[in-house]
Amino acid sequence: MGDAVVGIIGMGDMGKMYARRISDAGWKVHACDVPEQYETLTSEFSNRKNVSILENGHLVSRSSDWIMYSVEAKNIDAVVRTYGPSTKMGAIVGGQTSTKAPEIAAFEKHLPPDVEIVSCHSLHGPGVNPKGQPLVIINHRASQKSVKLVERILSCLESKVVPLSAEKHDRITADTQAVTHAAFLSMGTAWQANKQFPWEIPRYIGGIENVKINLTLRIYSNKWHVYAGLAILNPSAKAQIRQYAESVTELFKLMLAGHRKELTERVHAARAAVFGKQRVEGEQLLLDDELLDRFSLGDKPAQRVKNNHLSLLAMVDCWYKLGIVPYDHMICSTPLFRLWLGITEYVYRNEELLAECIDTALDDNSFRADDLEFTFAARDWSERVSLGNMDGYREKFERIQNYFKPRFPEATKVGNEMIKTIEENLNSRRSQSAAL
Ligand SMILES: NC(=O)C1=CN([C@@H]2O[C@H](COP(=O)(O)OP(=O)(O)OC[C@H]3O[C@@H](n4cnc5c(N)ncnc54)[C@H](OP(=O)(O)O)[C@@H]3O)[C@@H](O)[C@H]2O)C=CC1
Ligand SMILES: O=C(O)C(=O)Cc1ccc(O)cc1
Repeated sequence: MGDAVVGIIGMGDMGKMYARRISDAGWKVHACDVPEQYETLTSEFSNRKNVSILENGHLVSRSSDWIMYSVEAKNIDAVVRTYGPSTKMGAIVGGQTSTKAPEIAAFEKHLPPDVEIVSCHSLHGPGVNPKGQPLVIINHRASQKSVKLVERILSCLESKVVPLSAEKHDRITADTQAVTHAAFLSMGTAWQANKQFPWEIPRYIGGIENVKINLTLRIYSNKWHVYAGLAILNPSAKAQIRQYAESVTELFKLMLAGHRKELTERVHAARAAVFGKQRVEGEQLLLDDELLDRFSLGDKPAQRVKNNHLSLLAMVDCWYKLGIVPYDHMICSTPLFRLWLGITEYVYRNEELLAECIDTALDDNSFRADDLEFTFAARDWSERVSLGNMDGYREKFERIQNYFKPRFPEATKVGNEMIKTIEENLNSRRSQSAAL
């Protein structure tokens, strides 16, 4: 391919995905993880002649032309402090962490001034095909020639390149990823607190409930540091997560007090702000019933069971209060965010379904215990994030992770299938409307 050598420091799930794809495209890759992983990685990559596993980041840094740090965001400062000064003269450095503020700060602090900085962020997990997914590329301190080189290296992913500044990246991902994760983390917490496995309860099976269950399990099957980093280290994320918790609490109070008029007006005001202007006659929804019903972890009940969808009402309320129009962020969104937006849209663009949510919220007491736990959960996640409490985040995340663990293999399979099918559906919808 090219003469440039690509360095990867951190061979976890994302680092390995990059190493495989970049080396398959013909580039030479020099990679390392922590020294204890040297033997295992060497044997894992022994059949790839383009990949050389080295013992540490000094050896990678001194021999590579674009070095990508793919380590935990919470470790980025320490890792760049250690290996940054060994960077080859005139090389380019970047990172794959999900939050750019600490990454860029570490680069500015520890890299020699002759080193250029071009960072990136693939907006999807390691198990998703990168083709067509957004790939943010950040030219922080580099010549056009160097940016082109990074783009050429990453073109093998066939992703959609989105050039952004680090600040803009962090603002968008706070609006999209961080607050979406807060909702799913809270759902899992509430189910665990009520000792439920939602796929075993008829009212939680079918339609949009499938999306909630599959995505919650998907998040809990991943590593805690990915979500903690996104929420705690992103300077813009705390306010969004706090607003989500406030929206949950305020809506729940209106439900408990039976304030029909106030609740209805608030839900409708949020709908007008978030979905109102986008409505075009005959416009199709992102998701439909048949598609949603296909991906279930349990048996579908004969009749759909009503739900007040507090988690969705609070999401739209939160966007409304913060002046966020989620469609503006589609260009820089993850599959999870698109599915989450898809199910909120599904409820809010169906007059009858939204009215049913409001009625259920006010008249049906059978959800009170779930909603109470959900409200506690949203507030507690927000509190841990606001306090910057990494250990507290980890402890809670891993406790709930253990509770759901036995179902991860099946949930991952169903979740991957769901994301693939729904994404294909969205893509063909997009190309149809582009052709009109
Ligand atoms: N997983 C995802 O869905 C996505 C993650 N990201 C971001 O990508 C980055 C990597 O994530 P992911 O691959 O999932 O996480 P992993 O935990 O799988 O990978 C991180 C790797 O970096 C290693 N590491 C830590 N310190 C050093 C060091 N000093 N030298 C060499 N290697 C080191 C870790 O080793 P050890 O475990 O021993 O600490 C670990 O193997 C994160 O910043 C994450 O936010 C971005 C997009 C998607
Ligand atoms: O889609 C999501 O939000 C995920 O959970 C996967 C993920 C996690 C971290 C990232 O930086 C990008 C994607």
